[in-house]
Amino acid sequence: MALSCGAGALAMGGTPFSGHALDAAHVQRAAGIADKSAGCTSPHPNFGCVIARGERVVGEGFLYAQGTKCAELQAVEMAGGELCKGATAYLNLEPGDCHGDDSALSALIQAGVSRVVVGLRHPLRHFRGKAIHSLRSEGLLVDVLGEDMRSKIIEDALKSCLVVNAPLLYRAAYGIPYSVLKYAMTLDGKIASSSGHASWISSKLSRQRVFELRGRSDAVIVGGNTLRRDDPRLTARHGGGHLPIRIVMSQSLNLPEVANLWDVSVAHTIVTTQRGARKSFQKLLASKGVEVVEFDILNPRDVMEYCYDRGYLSILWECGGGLAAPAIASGVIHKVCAFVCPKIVGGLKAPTPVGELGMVEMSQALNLTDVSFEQIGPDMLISGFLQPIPDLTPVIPTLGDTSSIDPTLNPYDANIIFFYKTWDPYGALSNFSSHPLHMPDENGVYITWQSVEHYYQANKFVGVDDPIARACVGEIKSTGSPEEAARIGRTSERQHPHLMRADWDTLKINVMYKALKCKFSTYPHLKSLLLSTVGSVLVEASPHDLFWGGGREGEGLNYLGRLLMQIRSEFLGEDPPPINC
Ligand SMILES: NC(=O)C1=CN([C@@H]2O[C@H](COP(=O)(O)OP(=O)(O)OC[C@H]3O[C@@H](n4cnc5c(N)ncnc54)[C@H](OP(=O)(O)O)[C@@H]3O)[C@@H](O)[C@H]2O)C=CC1
Ligand SMILES: Nc1c(N[C@@H]2O[C@H](COP(=O)(O)O)[C@@H](O)[C@H]2O)[nH]c(=O)[nH]c1=O
Repeated sequence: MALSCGAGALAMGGTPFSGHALDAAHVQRAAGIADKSAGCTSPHPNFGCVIARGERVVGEGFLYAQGTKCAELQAVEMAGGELCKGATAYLNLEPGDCHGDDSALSALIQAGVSRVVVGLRHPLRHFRGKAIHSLRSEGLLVDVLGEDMRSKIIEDALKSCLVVNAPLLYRAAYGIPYSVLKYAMTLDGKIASSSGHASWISSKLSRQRVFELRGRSDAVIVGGNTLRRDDPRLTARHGGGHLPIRIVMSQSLNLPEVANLWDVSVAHTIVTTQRGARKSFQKLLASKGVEVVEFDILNPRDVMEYCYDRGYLSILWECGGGLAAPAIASGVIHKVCAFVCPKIVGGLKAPTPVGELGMVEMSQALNLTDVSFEQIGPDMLISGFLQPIPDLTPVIPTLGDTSSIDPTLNPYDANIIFFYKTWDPYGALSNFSSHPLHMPDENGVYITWQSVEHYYQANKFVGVDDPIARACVGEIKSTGSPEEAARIGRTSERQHPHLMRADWDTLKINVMYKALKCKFSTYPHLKSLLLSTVGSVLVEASPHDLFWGGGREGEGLNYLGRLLMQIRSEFLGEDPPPINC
């Protein structure tokens, strides 16, 4: 429910809220607006903030993507100065003070908010409790749902906070991304006719909903047979917005040479397969820009662990029963969304949504929880959880648990420090950390780039005399999010390789060096972080980037780690090791 005039009364139908009911309603509203950016914030959480005086909502906002204005600041700005004084701020999730970015907390403190109600503590251990502690030490009253407030209404509000960040919670608890298995079946339980034909079982309205589900996911998975049979596109055809990566799991790699998923100008495609399978076909895929990742034994759990390493939060499985069964059996599926359609197709051999699970008695059946039913046109969408959303709130940390760097990681014991995602310990070493840089352009004019990633991606096209190249640089410059900058740069590279700077391969290390040197010279706390790693080898733990990262098994060249170590040596006044050693 968006506010158009900057203020709104929450109670409907003239019944005023009070006490817990009022707090619960405002927190639910914060969770509701946080959900507006689902899919766009990934791999970061969905944050919403509502500022209220009693029932009256005076300001609200949600985080669009990492690097964009935080929800709390938007809410404060919407409310304006006076209305915030003595007001209560409602947050669905505790802010994660990433690498010294305290804009969320300082917005609330400086605006004079006197009380903060937090739905959930941050699920990541090194953030959990830190912002709550800071707010309390500034004299604000902080209430956490389920800890400082308990009742049935509060439980419901807490549930909304869990649901809106379910992908992050599953990821944090289980070390794999959140997975939803979605399928459309006839009333007699078939996902295709006996010939394998499946388009379409569900109605147009239901398929629109599938596009939304895809838009909320980091990746969509199908098996090799679905690719052979359906030649799917797996895009979210809602114009603009987030497009998931497409993943195919195929053991045989017996796949067609021409397929919609091989058109990577639309979205990136990864084919996962068995080590050594059809090497010549792997080469063909690579020549089309499709990434091939080999596994010793291809199975859903290993693929999910790989997706976790790549930083994915949520996966939509759109496979048939042959792959859905091992995915369920190996415990990687958390939620099921079944579109049940009023059609009967029959056929003893017609495929069904889930293959062999080895169960012999009905008592062995898996029971879904939190089941919901929604009618969509003529179809019924039945959804439920196979594994409950993990609530991490009961794990209250000690203060020592909340240092910004994982206390279990001593750089002097661990000879190698791996870094990759910004929220991890040492995440500030990542190019995606939101630290703006002021760098001169080719004419010596200083320009602000929101992160190293922005500067690096834009430089692929800087100075190229072409309107598309200029538009790409402009788009990267104006986006707040490093993920978005990377997406624009990589998509433009795939779609217009001829527009890239001709000498890019020889230039790129120097471009990266300049941006990193600027970043670590500009921010003293980042320089200290880098210097604190002395004695350790720095490795960017990217499983897929074999140039800048270290790769899955150390096969990557790790140029990012090498540049950081070079800059570290320069700060220490040492002779840096040659970068090509
Ligand atoms: N109505 C709906 O919602 C949907 C309907 N369908 C329909 O279902 C049918 C396809 O079903 P199905 O063959 O089950 O689907 P999938 O192709 O999605 O899954 C099976 C395939 O997955 C690959 N695979 C990779 N790893 C494994 C593993 N560890 N265990 C098992 N398989 C693995 C294999 O590919 P490979 O053989 O290449 O090695 C295997 O053939 C088609 O008719 C399609 O139209 C499909 C999706 C959704
Ligand atoms: N047949 C069927 C579905 N099938 C799924 O959708 C994929 C096709 O996606 P796309 O090519 O992007 O339209 C297909 O391969 C399979 O995974 N989905 C549904 O919601 N309803 C349907 O009736």
